[in-house]
Amino acid sequence: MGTVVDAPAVVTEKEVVAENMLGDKKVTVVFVLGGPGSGKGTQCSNIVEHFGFTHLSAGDLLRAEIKSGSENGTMIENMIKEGKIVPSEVTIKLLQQAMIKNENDKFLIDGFPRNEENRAAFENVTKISPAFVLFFNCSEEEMERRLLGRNEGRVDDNIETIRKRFKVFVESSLPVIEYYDAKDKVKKIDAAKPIPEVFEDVKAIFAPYAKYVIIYQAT
Ligand SMILES: Nc1ncnc2c1ncn2[C@@H]1O[C@H](COP(=O)(O)OP(=O)(O)O)[C@@H](O)[C@H]1O
Ligand SMILES: O=c1ccn([C@@H]2O[C@H](COP(=O)(O)OP(=O)(O)O)[C@@H](O)[C@H]2O)c(=O)[nH]1
Repeated sequence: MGTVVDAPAVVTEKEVVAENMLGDKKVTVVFVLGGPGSGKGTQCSNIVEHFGFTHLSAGDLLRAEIKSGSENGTMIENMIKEGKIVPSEVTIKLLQQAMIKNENDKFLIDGFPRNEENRAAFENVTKISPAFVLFFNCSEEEMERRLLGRNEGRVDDNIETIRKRFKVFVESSLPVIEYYDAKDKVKKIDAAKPIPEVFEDVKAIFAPYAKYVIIYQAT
């Protein structure tokens, strides 16, 4: 029979720096990065289910802001239609608010930071540096196929905007991944494989963050 006990604290010294302040709140943050359609959102749902993180998709927060009729809504919508990166202060405010509002202290920040300015501004404003960066690596051919098949009615999932998003990813977002890679913080995943296989690789990375450890006792 299995006994469920609390997982031991297995955070390494290197990762302790990730527990920074958000007001009075200490949080652990993982940035989930990768090209459009690489499977970030899909795998984040799996991580939430198995490892007790809260998923904050920067894109979803921006789309919710458009829907809420906020004064920034039109500007955000126009930028998303063009595949451009929304000004840092707008996105950072939404992420900060979401982290403060949520009781959890472990967050997956999906699709942010998208450029060096996003990254530097986030670190300056929140004083949070990520425990690590999960990077989903996938070819443009495969990502294009996935985006064209996504079928969620998104204004940016058309071939013209997709090509712009790929260009922005290569020119602006890859340097962020390189920045963290130089700090040995990037965990790169082969995202071209089928969803369950990608999650096997993701699981190995998140094992230290397991919600429970199940101990099987021989009887
Ligand atoms: N490993 C995979 N293999 C095939 N299709 C996938 C895979 N991961 C995600 N998808 C599909 O591709 C599309 C884009 O995935 P999504 O998670 O929304 O990507 P992102 O958040 O990186 O833009 C979705 O329709 C999703 O169901
Ligand atoms: O931090 C962010 C996240 C998203 N976006 C905008 O939202 C779009 C969709 O991003 P999302 O992460 O939802 O989807 P992806 O392109 O990764 O599939 C991007 O192309 C940008 O226009 C942004 O400006 N800043």
